[in-house]
Amino acid sequence: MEGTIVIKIGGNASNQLPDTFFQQIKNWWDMGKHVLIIHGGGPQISKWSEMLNLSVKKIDGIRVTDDATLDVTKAVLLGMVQPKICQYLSESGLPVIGMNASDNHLITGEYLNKSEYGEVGKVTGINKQWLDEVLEDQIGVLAPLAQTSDGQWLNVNADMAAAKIAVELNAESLVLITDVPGVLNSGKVVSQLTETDADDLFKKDIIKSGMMPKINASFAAHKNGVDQTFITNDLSKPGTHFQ
Ligand SMILES: Nc1ncnc2c1ncn2[C@@H]1O[C@H](COP(=O)(O)OP(=O)(O)O)[C@@H](O)[C@H]1O
Ligand SMILES: CC(=O)N[C@@H](CCC(=O)OP(=O)(O)O)C(=O)O
Repeated sequence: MEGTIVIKIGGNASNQLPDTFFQQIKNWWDMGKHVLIIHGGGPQISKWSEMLNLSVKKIDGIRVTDDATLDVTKAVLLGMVQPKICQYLSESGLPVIGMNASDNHLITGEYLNKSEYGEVGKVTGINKQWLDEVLEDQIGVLAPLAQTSDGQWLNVNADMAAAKIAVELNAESLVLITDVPGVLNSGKVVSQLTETDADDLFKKDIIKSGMMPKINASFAAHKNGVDQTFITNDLSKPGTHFQ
């Protein structure tokens, strides 16, 4: 849909959203933009997993997810993180709706690599017609989970989910909001990133852990038609843009 902006909020960032975040969403809303927020919750899932004595393991920023961890992931994302973000947006006077994969077959997915990651998936499709309708008059808030065609829930990295959904929605922008001001190299924000530069930073181990899926997701979205793709910790600051 024309004028759609997809914003991904990382789990850490969701606990410390600045006033400028809500101000910018309001500005976009007043301009007639359609806004979909995909939220993470990785630190919260890790915290609750540890409290329940479940092992916490990530490979290149992707959580290895067994059945018990999947239950914790669903409970934390849909029971804690999402309602909090919806509450903040409602308190800012914005119309908001929280959604998940099972709403009208909203997000379908398939396993990423079951033997390596367990119950982890990638998004393969969305119910675009319904989502476009919802976003006509509300700001959507969506958790990064998917369901297979036979109803199995899958945990999806939120950056990868946001990128794929932005492409499927023909979004004009994808913003990844995290806890750092952009991709950092020697303490400075890299303002424009090409794939060649990113490969170099991967090889030098400057881009690692949670930043890896963000970079891959950002290039995937940009190459597939999302014009403006960037990473920042503050919507009023430029961060890192992808070329
Ligand atoms: N080159 C880099 N520049 C900035 N952050 C990086 C870089 N490489 C790794 N990181 C790490 O990536 C983290 C952001 O990823 P993550 O913790 O998964 O955030 P989120 O919860 O927002 O998805 C940063 O806090 C930082 O520790
Ligand atoms: C498969 C996978 O890694 N899923 C992520 C989903 C949440 C997420 O991505 O949260 P952040 O954006 O806060 O990191 C996880 O379990 O942590």
